[in-house]
Amino acid sequence: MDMLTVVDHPLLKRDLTILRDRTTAHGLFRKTVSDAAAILAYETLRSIPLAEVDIHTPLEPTTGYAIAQEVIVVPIMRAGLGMVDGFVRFVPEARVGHLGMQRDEDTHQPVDYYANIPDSVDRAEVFVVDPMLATGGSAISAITRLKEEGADRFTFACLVAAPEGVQALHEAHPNVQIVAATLDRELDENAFIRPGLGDAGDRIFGTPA
Ligand SMILES: O=P(O)(O)OC[C@H]1O[C@H](OP(=O)(O)OP(=O)(O)O)[C@H](O)[C@@H]1O
Ligand SMILES: O=c1cc[nH]c(=O)[nH]1
Ligand SMILES: [Mg+2]
Repeated sequence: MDMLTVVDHPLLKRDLTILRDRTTAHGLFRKTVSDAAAILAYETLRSIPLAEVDIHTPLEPTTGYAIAQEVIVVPIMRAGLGMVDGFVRFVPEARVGHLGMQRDEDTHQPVDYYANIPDSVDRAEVFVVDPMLATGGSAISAITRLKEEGADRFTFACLVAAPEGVQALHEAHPNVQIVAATLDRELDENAFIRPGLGDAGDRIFGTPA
C-alpha cells in the first residue's frame, strides 16, 4: 500500500500500546493522542516548503527560513479534535477548520452536522486529522467537502488505519497522502477496526456509550 505512509517510531509504538489498552483512562488517553499526533505532524511536515528570509543575529546579518505555505488543519469532530494540538504546536500560525461528522451506527455512513472552513483553503496545504480511518467514509466525505471549497493539496493523518479505509480513500481521492501510526488487520462486522483501540471519540472525551 504505497499510498500509505506508516510512521515507524519507537515512541509511536509505545503510545499506541497505551491507546489500545482498555484500562487506559480518558485523561491519559487524551494526552497520548495529542503526543502521537505531534510525532505524526513532525514527520509529515518534513515536506513543507520553506522560503529564505533575511534576519540579523545579535552579531551579524544571516539567512534563515520561514514556512512558505499556508497551513490549515481540519479535524473531523469529535475525535479529530484530539489531534489538533499535536499539529499546531509546530505551526502556530496554522488556521483550523472544523468538520462535524457522526457515523450512523447501523449504516456506518457519516452524517454531517457542522462545517467551518477557512476562506484560504484553496491556497493552503490542508492536513485533515482523525485518529481512525475505518471504512473511509468520514475521510472521503470530509475531503470531498474541502474540495468543493477549493482545496487541492491534502494530507490525511490518522493514528489507526484499516486496509479497507486506506483502499477506499485512495480510490476516491488518489491525490491524498495518507499518514498513519499503524495499519491494523481488518474491520469487524460493526465496522470497528481490529485490533484497534475502540471508539476514539468516546475514549478521548470520557463519554462511553
Ligand atoms: O472511516 P469511518 O468508517 O468513517 O469511521 C471513522 C470515523 O468514526 C469515528 O467517528 P465517530 O462517528 O465515532 O464520531 P466521534 O468522533 O464523534 O466519536 C472516527 O473518529 C472517524 O471520524
Ligand atoms: O474502530 C473504530 C472505527 C470507527 N470509529 C472509531 O472510533 N473506532
Ligand atoms: Mg466515536
